[in-house]
Amino acid sequence: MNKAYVSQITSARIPTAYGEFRLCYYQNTLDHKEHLAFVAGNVAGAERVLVRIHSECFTGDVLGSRRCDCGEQLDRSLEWIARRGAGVLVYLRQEGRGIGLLQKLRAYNLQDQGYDTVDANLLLGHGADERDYSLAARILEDLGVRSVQLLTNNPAKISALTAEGIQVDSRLPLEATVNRDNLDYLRTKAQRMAHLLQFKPTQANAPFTKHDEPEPAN
Ligand SMILES: Nc1nc2c(ncn2[C@@H]2O[C@H](COP(=O)(O)OP(=O)(O)OP(=O)(O)O)[C@@H](O)[C@H]2O)c(=O)[nH]1
Ligand SMILES: [Zn+2]
Repeated sequence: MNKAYVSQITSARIPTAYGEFRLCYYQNTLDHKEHLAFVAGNVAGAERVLVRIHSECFTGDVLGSRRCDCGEQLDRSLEWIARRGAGVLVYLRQEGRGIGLLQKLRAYNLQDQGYDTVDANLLLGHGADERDYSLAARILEDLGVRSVQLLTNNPAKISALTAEGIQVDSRLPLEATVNRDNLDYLRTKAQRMAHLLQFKPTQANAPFTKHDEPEPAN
């Protein structure tokens, strides 16, 4: 496959509840989607940059759905990056692990009939996870990031980025609240998608466990 290219078209200052970021808008040669980087501080030429590669989840990120952990992971990542004073959240428009919102909603209906998140995708004729991380790698390169501390529970994300030439120095876990609505989803991610989740099913109704903020890079 030909290597994809990205170019930053513009960026703008975005003050948030956590601190100030710049939203960088990218175009690319692979698809027509608006992939974004939300950047705090100076990351050009930096090593061990705190990075979150976040896949779009309209239901979790915007609507606060409790079916998944995305919204909380997004908030926590921004909080930690702002507190560190530098870092990047790459926002990839790969809704529904790449199958799009329409198919994700259909997958949710299948899950309400008893199928898990993997089988629901397969029944709809999709792969379990159709995401691609090449554009995330190109965006990190464009920003001049030299190596990353990656906020994720997903080992496939680490291997994909590494295969794309990004040096991943360490992984920082990003576990969210376990509740009645996301328990089966999180269990499936741990059991069928090899996500590194520490939760115990008996914690189903336990309040959010606050995880330690990552140590500064230096
Ligand atoms: N197809 C499908 N996509 C889902 C479902 N629940 C969440 N998603 C999508 O999954 C993506 C997030 O992926 P996750 O597997 O939750 O997490 P991850 O990004 O692989 O791993 P982390 O870095 O640990 O968050 C987003 O694009 C969501 O829209 C679901 O039940 N079915
Ligand atoms: Zn989600």
